[in-house]
Amino acid sequence: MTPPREIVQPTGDITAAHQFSVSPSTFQSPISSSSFMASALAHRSAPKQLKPFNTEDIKILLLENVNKTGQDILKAQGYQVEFLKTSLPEDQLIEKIRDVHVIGIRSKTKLTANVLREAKNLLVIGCFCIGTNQVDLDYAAQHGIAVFNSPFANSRSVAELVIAEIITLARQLGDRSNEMHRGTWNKVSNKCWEIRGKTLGIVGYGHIGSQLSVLAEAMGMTVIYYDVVTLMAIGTARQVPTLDALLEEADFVTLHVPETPETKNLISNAQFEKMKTGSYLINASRGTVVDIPALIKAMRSGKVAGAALDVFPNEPAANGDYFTNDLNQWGEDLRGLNNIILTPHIGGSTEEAQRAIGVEVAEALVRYINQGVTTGSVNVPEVTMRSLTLDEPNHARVIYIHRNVPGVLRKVNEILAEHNVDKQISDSKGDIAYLMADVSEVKQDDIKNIRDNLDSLSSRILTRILY
Ligand SMILES: NC(=O)c1ccc[n+]([C@@H]2O[C@H](COP(=O)([O-])OP(=O)(O)OC[C@H]3O[C@@H](n4cnc5c(N)ncnc54)[C@H](O)[C@@H]3O)[C@@H](O)[C@H]2O)c1
Ligand SMILES: O=C(O)CC[C@@H](O)C(=O)O
Repeated sequence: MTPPREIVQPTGDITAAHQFSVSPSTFQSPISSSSFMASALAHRSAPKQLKPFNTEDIKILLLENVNKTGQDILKAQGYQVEFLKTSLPEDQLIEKIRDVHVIGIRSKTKLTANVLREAKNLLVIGCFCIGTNQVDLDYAAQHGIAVFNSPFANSRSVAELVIAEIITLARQLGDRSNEMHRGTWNKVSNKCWEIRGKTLGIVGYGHIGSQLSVLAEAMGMTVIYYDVVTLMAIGTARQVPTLDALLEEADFVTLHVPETPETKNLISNAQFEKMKTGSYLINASRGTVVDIPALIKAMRSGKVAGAALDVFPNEPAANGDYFTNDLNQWGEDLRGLNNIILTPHIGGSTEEAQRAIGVEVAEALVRYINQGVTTGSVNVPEVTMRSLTLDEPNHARVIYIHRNVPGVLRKVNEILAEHNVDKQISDSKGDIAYLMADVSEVKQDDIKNIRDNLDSLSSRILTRILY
């Protein structure tokens, strides 16, 4: 069994907070501007901002150029925000993560068990993207670290990129453009096609796949899709029963599955064999989904007439001249192929998507830090509860993340029984459970006792008390 974590919070530790002589209602106030106080007085039942400690004690590390919208929301809370444009190699990441309560990343930063083991103060991870495969979600949950992402704010951007790529491949636009850049006029129509009437095969009919389905039909394409789940077809799209059935019928195959052990090399030699001669492959999902040496072989043989790759098994941590054989051993071979579009993982990289993701994830982080609400978390139970209000100055919110074993609720309620529990909610996900309870009329000493008693339970992973 994993030992419970001790969160070390500079002055934010509840024990330290307990030593403050201020009343909880003074201590919890996040914004001390007179306008805030005036409006709070005018609306006594406005939601109360809960804080476990002074906001400026919350340290946040944002990597990978997280959008300014997200930074601004976090800074407005008074948190200490450190911002870096790139991701960090493991040794530097470990050094930095030791100190922070929150980390914000995109797809490049690998938060493995090895890294998270050092993150003694970490409460929450924000993935400012869709994919969460870069985080060891299970390790995080087992240690009471919630993980949030943005499940669909960049879906439209990816779908639009794929539409552009379908036409670009069908018309060999990349090659023609490269030739013109080299001064060569090469006017050809051989093996250049309209996309109207062609069949698009979508593998993975989730947020992106289904959005793409709509756009492709509007362009006159026939859409078929394969998914491990039976899903409602949009428009006149048709679900096919197997991946092979899709590969045999599609003129364009596009991949929109997550990175999982099952999707590793989902498209390899056997699948290229099944594809129609002269068909096209697009991968804007994850680099591990396509066996690249097999793709190179299929393109050289003419089986595959073109490909667009936005994602790669190894991607550099920063922008620069890194797309070489040092990064991926087949890099040069790939670059030497005709009619192949290579892009640096920009499927979701539009102003619209990045701004929306910044807001969505930063707001989820603030809700979690300030109120303990886990709605939208991908690895811990989703729990929400009506906010405490300014009419309830001496209430405290108890959050107890624990192992989902028999008898815990009885023990927790024995501890809380001395107080009036206003409201309480509990839910579990696998072997992790999340309990939230609002207790009324508690004094600083009561808060310390509740925390000490909960901490002493063997089921405890993490206790937080917000007030
Ligand atoms: N290139 C980019 O910038 C970019 C941007 C966003 C997302 N992505 C990637 O795209 C992936 C898909 O995104 P989404 O939002 O559509 O995800 P989603 O979860 O909404 O949909 C994924 C679909 O794939 C299906 N699926 C899972 N395993 C499968 C398998 N083995 N075979 C067939 N179907 C399978 C699921 O049932 C689901 O319907 C993400 O996981 C992410 O890795 C890339
Ligand atoms: O912005 C990124 O780094 C990742 C984009 C995309 O792959 C996602 O998972 O949302």
